[in-house]
Amino acid sequence: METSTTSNPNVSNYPRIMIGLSRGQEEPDASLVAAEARELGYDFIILPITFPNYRRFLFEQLVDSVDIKETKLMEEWRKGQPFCREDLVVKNAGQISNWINLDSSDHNIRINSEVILRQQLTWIGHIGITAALIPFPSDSFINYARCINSIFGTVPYINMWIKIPLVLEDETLGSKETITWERWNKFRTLCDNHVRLSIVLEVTQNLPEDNILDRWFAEPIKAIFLPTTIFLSNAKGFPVLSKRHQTFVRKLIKYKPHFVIECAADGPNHASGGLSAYQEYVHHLHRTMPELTPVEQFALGYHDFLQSPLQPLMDNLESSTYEVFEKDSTKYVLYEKAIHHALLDHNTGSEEMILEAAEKAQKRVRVYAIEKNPSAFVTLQNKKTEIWGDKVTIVFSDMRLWKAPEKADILVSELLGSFGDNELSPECLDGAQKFLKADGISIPASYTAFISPISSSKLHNEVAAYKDLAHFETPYVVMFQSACELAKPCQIWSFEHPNRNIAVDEDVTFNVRESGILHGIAGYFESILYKDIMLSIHPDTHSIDMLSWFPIFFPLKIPIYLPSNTKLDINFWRLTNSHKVWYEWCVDPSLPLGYETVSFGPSAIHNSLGRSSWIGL
Ligand SMILES: C[S@@+](CC[C@H](N)C(=O)[O-])C[C@H]1O[C@@H](n2cnc3c(N)ncnc32)[C@H](O)[C@@H]1O
Repeated sequence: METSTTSNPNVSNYPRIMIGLSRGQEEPDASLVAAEARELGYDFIILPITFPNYRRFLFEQLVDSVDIKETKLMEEWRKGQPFCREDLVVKNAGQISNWINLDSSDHNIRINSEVILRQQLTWIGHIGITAALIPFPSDSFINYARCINSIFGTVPYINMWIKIPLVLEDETLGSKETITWERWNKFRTLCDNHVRLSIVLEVTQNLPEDNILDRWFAEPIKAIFLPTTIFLSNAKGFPVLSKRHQTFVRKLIKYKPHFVIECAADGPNHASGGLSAYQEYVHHLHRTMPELTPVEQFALGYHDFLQSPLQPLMDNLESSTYEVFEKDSTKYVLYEKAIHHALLDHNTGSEEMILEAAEKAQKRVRVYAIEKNPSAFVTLQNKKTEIWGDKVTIVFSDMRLWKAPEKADILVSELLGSFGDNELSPECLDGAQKFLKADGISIPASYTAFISPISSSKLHNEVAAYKDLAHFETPYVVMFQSACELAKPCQIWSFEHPNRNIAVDEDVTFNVRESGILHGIAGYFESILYKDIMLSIHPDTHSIDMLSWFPIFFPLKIPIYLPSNTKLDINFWRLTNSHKVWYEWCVDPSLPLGYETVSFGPSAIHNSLGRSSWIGL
């Protein structure tokens, strides 16, 4: 089993949301505005760093010649020009002036803009504000990206939150719906996916299609801007959001961003409720979130948290891990149902679920419980003494080596991992098969692994933080949250028992409809326990309320940009030698060009020879 086997790192129900206020450029006194915002029920404010008059600096002729790279101005700046106190709105907090133009055709403006940007960000860094709001890139932004990238190197600790509208209302070229994501993607790529570069998403009046909206969930969103202009008025004149906006905002709440109400300097746009009505409405959406399902409740705090898959064969599990397993009644109910039906179907006869199923089926059974973990075997001894008595024979052995006194009609096992076979159920059951009768039944009867391409800059950054190759060639058990599936899962292989038939399709092709960044491969499984009794973590067929398994994630060392309509081949191999099993994987994207599809560069084959990750036999 593959789920949360460590103590929950960050448990909380839908956490309290922080709602801030942003009121444009003309702010006379930051502390007055802050006090007013607090009175209106807001948690924080966003203010420009400087007054509009500071813009004069943009047009100062400080450059002697456009050919001179090392300008006088830059020299001045390096000497450390302080701000004039009167220029600063925020003597203690901020937002970069949106009039700076780092890609202006005017060399002076470009240079001055860079100096202003550095000066503002240095100030923000100095006063300990950890994030600065930076403007959305215009259609040319290479120099802007260079400046931001270099500032990451010179202003330690500063985080940059780039403001991105969901839809560009006045765009004339290309698809309006995808252009802002494409621009963000290019910008962050130029900045080498810097971990201190995040997004402030501005919700617009028009919303893109759902699959385009979903793509944002794979991105590092820190805050959501809700301009007062996108609110409708209800019958009493109070601000409310349209149904589609409500659904999107509710979905966003699960990601715990800060919300910011963006209001024009001349006040609220709605007749009733004043400025506080907007934050009250967002709090209302938060309070009326649908109840968490048991799986969602269980998964709180584990979202996007990387865990190493269990190795129950090679390692001996701890008692706390078994306790986590036992919380999932759904799994045991499904197993009991499968055993019940198998007993009813079978002419003749391990643990509680078998006894209960046998009782229900009114069958006399002889049960052998086999366990190779010496400490878990003590628990079995306790159970035998206190509960089972003669009904169960307990055996301390590896099932692959046990010499059974008689052959069984039904062999029940639970050796499944998030990828189905990754806890070596096939190898163990292969070894145990010798003590199953020729017409015997195996529960589970089969299990199938599925994969899908996924985008998640968050998971990529988590893996990259380890700073070594091995971590990019290791699968992780993880409950996805900041992730977006780029195509629906497809099956790659199935194991059937007792005959151990294997159906393998190591090369699977996906059609990626919308452009996106491929960060890795998600893995799931479905298992047929007996006849129509199925156990699944596949997103489309997930067993209701089952907690035992989170998905598995196979990272890619280098993220790959996939344009829309990419044909993506994913190759997966399950390989083995005398002492271990391991997976290798690679991807090969291509685009249709005329009658052919032309590859634009495969990834490396990951985890060659199981050099970084493997499962011990
Ligand atoms: C995933 S746990 C399931 C435990 C329990 N059946 C349940 O569902 O809560 C798998 C158990 O099988 C044991 N196991 C794994 N491989 C085995 C083998 N080859 N022989 C005997 N026991 C094995 C492990 O020690 C572990 O206790």
